[in-house]
Amino acid sequence: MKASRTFIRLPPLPSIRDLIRLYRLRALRQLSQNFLMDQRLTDKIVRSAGRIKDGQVCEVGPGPGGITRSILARNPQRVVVIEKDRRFIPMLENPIPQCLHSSYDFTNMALMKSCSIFSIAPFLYDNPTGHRQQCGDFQLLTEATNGKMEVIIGDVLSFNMEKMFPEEKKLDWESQPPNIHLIGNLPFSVSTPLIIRWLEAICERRSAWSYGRVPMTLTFQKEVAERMVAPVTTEQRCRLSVMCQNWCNVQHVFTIPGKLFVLPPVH
Ligand SMILES: C[S@@+](CC[C@H](N)C(=O)[O-])C[C@H]1O[C@@H](n2cnc3c(N)ncnc32)[C@H](O)[C@@H]1O
Repeated sequence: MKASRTFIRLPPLPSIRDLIRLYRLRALRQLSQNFLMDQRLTDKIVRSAGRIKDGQVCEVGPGPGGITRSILARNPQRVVVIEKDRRFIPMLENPIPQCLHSSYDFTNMALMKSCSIFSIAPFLYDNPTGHRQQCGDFQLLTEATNGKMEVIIGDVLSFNMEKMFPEEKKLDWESQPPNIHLIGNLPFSVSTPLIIRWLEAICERRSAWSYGRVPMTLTFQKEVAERMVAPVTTEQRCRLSVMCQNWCNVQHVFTIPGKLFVLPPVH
């Protein structure tokens, strides 16, 4: 039997920067949108999630799809992306637009503060409690990349991943983590409430964690990141540090310089 390759070459695609320009996309400040355009960085983020080849990946907030491309290049079995903003659908489904417009001016780009990328893996031992949450509303829109990728338009904060992955991927909590990964560069206003909801789901072994100890690779604002890993007796130690460290092995993997976030101007 022929071994499957770890990396695949995606068909030639326009750069994320060109796509944003071609689709005339403006970042929405109310969704705190900013984009990572540097493929070396998106590759590094995905690499820090560990081995995803042949695995199931859920990316939250794909936006124009920079991280998504890096995920797909590592040859996972399936990628599901959850995006709140419908404007990204054509870019995610069909990265080659029908008609090309190139009138957008990128000279006035604003920069974000630096942030940190985190690897968070649920602990082996915990204290699950009972109740389950309702499924979030979602609409499965289409398949792309030969059925490997699915785009779901919805709000990740109310999304239940209980049925998202194949049953056969489920592993006992006490065994190795399943080959299922949650990856995302979400707005900071969303990532903190989301991690609190996900910690609750981890504690109750529901949603994605009904499949076992599913790891997360997420970005957080640097100050939040420092609190998440803060050891006892340090100044940053707070309720968030205790919650994260109680349920998960939290690692600060690296810091993304603010200049690598691109926020095109809003008109
Ligand atoms: C910071 S941007 C990152 C985009 C892209 N992943 C990147 O790194 O270039 C965050 C993305 O998350 C989406 N988003 C914001 N809130 C969301 C939510 N509650 N549920 C799902 N997606 C959300 C935004 O529309 C945006 O596309």
